[in-house]
Amino acid sequence: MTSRPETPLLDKITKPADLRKLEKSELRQFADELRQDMISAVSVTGGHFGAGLGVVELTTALHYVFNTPEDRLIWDVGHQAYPHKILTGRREQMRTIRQPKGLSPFTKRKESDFDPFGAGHSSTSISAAVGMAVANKMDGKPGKAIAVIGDGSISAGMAYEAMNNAREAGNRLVVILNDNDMSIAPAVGAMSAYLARVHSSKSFLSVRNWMKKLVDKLPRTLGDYFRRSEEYARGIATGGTLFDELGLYYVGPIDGHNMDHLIPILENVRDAEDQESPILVHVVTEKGHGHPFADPHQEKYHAVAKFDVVTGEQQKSAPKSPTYTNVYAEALIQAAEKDDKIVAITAAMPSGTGLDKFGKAFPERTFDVGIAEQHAVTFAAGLACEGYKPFATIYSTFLQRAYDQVVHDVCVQNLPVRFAIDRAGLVGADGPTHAGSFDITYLASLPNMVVMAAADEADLKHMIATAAAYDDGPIAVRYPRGEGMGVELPKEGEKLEIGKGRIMRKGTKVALLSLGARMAEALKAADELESRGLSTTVADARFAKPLDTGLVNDLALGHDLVVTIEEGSIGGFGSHVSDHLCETGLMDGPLRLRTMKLPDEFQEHGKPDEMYADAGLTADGIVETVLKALQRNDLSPAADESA
Ligand SMILES: Cc1ncc(C[n+]2csc(CCOP(=O)(O)OP(=O)(O)O)c2C)c(N)n1
Ligand SMILES: CC(=O)[C@@H](O)[C@H](O)COP(=O)(O)O
Ligand SMILES: [Mg+2]
Repeated sequence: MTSRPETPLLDKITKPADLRKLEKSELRQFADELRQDMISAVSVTGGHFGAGLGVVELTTALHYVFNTPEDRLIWDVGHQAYPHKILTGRREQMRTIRQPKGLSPFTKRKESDFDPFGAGHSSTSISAAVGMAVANKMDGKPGKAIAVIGDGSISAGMAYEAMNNAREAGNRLVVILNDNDMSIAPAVGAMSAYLARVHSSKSFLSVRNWMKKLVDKLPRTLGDYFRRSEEYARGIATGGTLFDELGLYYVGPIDGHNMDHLIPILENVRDAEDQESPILVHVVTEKGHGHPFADPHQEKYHAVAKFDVVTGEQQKSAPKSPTYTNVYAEALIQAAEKDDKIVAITAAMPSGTGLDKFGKAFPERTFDVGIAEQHAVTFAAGLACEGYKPFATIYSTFLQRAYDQVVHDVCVQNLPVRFAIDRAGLVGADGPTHAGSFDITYLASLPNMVVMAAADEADLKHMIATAAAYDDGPIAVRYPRGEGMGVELPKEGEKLEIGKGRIMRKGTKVALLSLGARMAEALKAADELESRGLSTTVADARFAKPLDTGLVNDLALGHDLVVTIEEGSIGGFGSHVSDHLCETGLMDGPLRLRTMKLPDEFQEHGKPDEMYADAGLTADGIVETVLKALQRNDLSPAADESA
């Protein structure tokens, strides 16, 4: 007779309180089940993969040892929080992650009490944890704040600003440094090298070693007692680290996949009441751990498409046209072949920005500065001071972090830094933290700045050629995530006249003035409007700044209605056009103006097409706006031309 298989432990655990009832000896099995569950969920949805697999044991141990959610557990970035979500009551919803109306790709306060701080951008966890720990201290509450930050994310300046201030939090603050020797790409820079040295110069900390280190901190009499013990005699010497110098009590390195080490050491950290300073626990893990196909050293497992759990094969649909990112890389390589002053900078996103390709062509002229957008921009400014032509290639959303550097270091000094802004507009599954909604608004408001937006991939090539040739000050070109429109690409980009748009088709009644990649929708809308008897001009502004005032005036004078269209927030291109028309008095007459833009709210993650439809930024939405503005809802596609 065969015995019935036992119910998996995971099925009995719906929250961390259930987990804490398990025997320590059961935690290994639990972690294995948790890993399998995460793999199964991501195989259905796709999403961030390697980082979550690497912290399965750590997630289990942290929730087992600490009293979450009263103890605040903060995951930096939040892309590794999939096992945390499964363990904190969201297991049933895991197959909705990153899907419209589904679970968020990152941690989110609204989603769970176990997510005390929302994220998506990196390197915020220690600051938030210091804030929470200090609040607890001031309120006399016992709770701890635990920040889990990766070796990549700890390279950002913000993490050091937080550590510099961490003593305020005392022992209520615990920092877990999750060191897997990878960012999205292989980790770079001196901090990464330092961590590797710490890791290789010390053997993994066992409970016995930990005891020795703790004993050194104890009052003399108590310490002497322990020092005589055999445990102490067998312990290894642990030296000071950079973190000790910064005032965090360093513990580690610890094998982050060994539950027998993790649990007792974290228990000691939790109970180290004599320890007055914050504690930093250095945990060494492997990205993609425990999955047969997720090679920890290959960044392609950072995030994956849906895949077959048996073969590991990912379901990627064949691209119809080249991505904007690839067109950018190709255009920049072409420009750099002719101009040896062109250099390129990425902040930890070489493959995402296409600079991995540029790096292959020009290794000496490519700089990955790590997650350090602020430094990337001022570094570019320094290069520009010395006659180089830096392309600071940064996603729209991450450039937000370097705004003061853009203003103070670049624009005020009018330095010719080129900003290649990838992922401009909505990005879809990564949601509001990653949407590139604001760059037109925040860049076009700056004196000296030139802001271009590509309507399609061919125009992107022209804009890169334009940026390469432009040496009079800062210049930015924005382009969306994903594939281009499928238009024919010129062999080489041509330099555009700064501040000049173009007419795509000519009409007399309605003018659609598009900036950027909604052009295809504007053209479709024009067809539809023509079929309803409304003669429609479509213009491509190309530049948000300087505004092509000649073009705007012509459109205003020659049409009843001007509609601006952009993939950006309020305060952007439409506001500049509106300002101009008001200031010149062109709005004082019968002209009507409508500005189509993203809604003034953070749109939840979803599919970009649906999100643009929700925002009204589709052909249908444009037609609707026009008919409403002209109060001509009576016009049907077959209506009279003379209307
Ligand atoms: C400010 C900012 N810049 C860039 C990114 C893109 N990004 C997301 S995860 C990641 C790598 C983080 O590496 P690490 O902290 O070591 O975590 P791991 O993925 O290795 O677990 C990067 C660069 C980001 N989220 N935020
Ligand atoms: C978590 C994070 O910030 C990145 O992993 C991001 O999700 C990458 O986005 P792309 O897929 O658009 O490169
Ligand atoms: Mg890492």
